[in-house]
Amino acid sequence: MLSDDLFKRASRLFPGGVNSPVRFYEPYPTYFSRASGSRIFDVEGKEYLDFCMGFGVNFAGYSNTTIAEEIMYLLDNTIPEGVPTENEIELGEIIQKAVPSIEKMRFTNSGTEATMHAIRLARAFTGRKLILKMNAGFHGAHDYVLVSAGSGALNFGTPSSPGIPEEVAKTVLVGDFNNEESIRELFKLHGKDIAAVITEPVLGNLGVIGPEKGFLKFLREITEEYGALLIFDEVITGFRFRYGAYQDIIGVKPDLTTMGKIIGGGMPVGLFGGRADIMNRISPEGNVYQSGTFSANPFTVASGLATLNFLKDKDYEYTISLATWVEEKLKSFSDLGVQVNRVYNMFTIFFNEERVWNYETALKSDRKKFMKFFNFSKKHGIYFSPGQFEASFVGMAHTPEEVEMAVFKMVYTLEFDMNEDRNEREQVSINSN
Ligand SMILES: Cc1ncc(COP(=O)(O)O)c(C=O)c1O
Ligand SMILES: NCC(=O)CCC(=O)O
Repeated sequence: MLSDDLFKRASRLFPGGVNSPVRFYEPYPTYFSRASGSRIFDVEGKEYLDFCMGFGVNFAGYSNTTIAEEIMYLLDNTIPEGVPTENEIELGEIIQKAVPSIEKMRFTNSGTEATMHAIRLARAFTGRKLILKMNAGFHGAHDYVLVSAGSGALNFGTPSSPGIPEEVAKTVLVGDFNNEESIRELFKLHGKDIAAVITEPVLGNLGVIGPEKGFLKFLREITEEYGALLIFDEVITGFRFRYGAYQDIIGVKPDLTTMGKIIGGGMPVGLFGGRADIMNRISPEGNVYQSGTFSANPFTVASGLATLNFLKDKDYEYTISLATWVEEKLKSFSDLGVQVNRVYNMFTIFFNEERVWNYETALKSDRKKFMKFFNFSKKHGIYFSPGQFEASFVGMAHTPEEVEMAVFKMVYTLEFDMNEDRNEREQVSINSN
């Protein structure tokens, strides 16, 4: 079975042959059939070291037998959907303990749902309409947040999607991450109508961009000053850098937090939670409606519990040191023409001459070059998230040996595969000798 054949079949079913745009790249995406540890296997049996890891889902590694056994154990008396269970309480308690700002929570089926409900709740709680998000911040694919969005929305040239009523789009203000002035201006103009600021505390969907010193604290202060809520979207960062949230590393406490990805251990998941007085507005305790047939379904809950139990006493430093090594090694070659942005164990290789620290500098990156790098790396058996504006991840299953080999191949790709002029020059000099 070949990927181009599958692409033809898939294209008759799915727009672009895929079920999410970020999975598509020219001329057609490679189709996969299996995964184990840090590796994924395509339909032709070729093996790749994976730095995409399901866009950050599979932090504990694929086909982890300890986790699989616990899932089976937890599912032994499979409980039907649509009823409350003890396991969901246990998973909630683990998260509540690890993230103190989450006093109360609700599970959802995706990060998209989580941010949608958190935003509705913030509007209801404050009685205000406007939301302030960051340019190229990505919070899923619903109407409130597909305005100047990042990830595939930016990559495919539709950061603000058609189909969203103008009336809705107008309720979304867009500021710039790491630019206090842009946020202050918006508050000066609209402060009393802003229900919430929503941001990823570390941007992952414009590529990885960490907060400049003081920026998140500034967001906390200005939201408090104007009586708006602060929502941290930790769908990517939750349980990734430590057993808990990024907010407790930087010491900035949001009112609401959203999570997803890792906490479902590979099953569809999302969560929104935060201050009890705000969460108590959710139905049936309050009057803000939110529901879901599959919310906290037994499979997700079992998978999430097994994963968080597995990660409980794991050494997060291990993953961080491997990612640091990737960064330092690539930086030691000064003429590779790339910027390596790393925050703990996630990173992006930007094809950019300048330091990438905000929207403007990120947009100067050469997306075509990135895809060239992606394709060469794939040939060498390394799989990155397919897009300049995505994050790559080091997880618990990556080994020092395979990361070392991968870095060697990355340097080779950047030095030789990418550099056709140099290849030609060398070819000429070899031929003339
Ligand atoms: C920061 C962030 N928020 C929300 C989402 C949406 O999550 P999901 O794809 O599970 O709907 C994503 C990922 O797509 C994300 O990266
Ligand atoms: N950063 C964007 C995503 O994580 C989306 C994943 C997907 O839709 O497959």
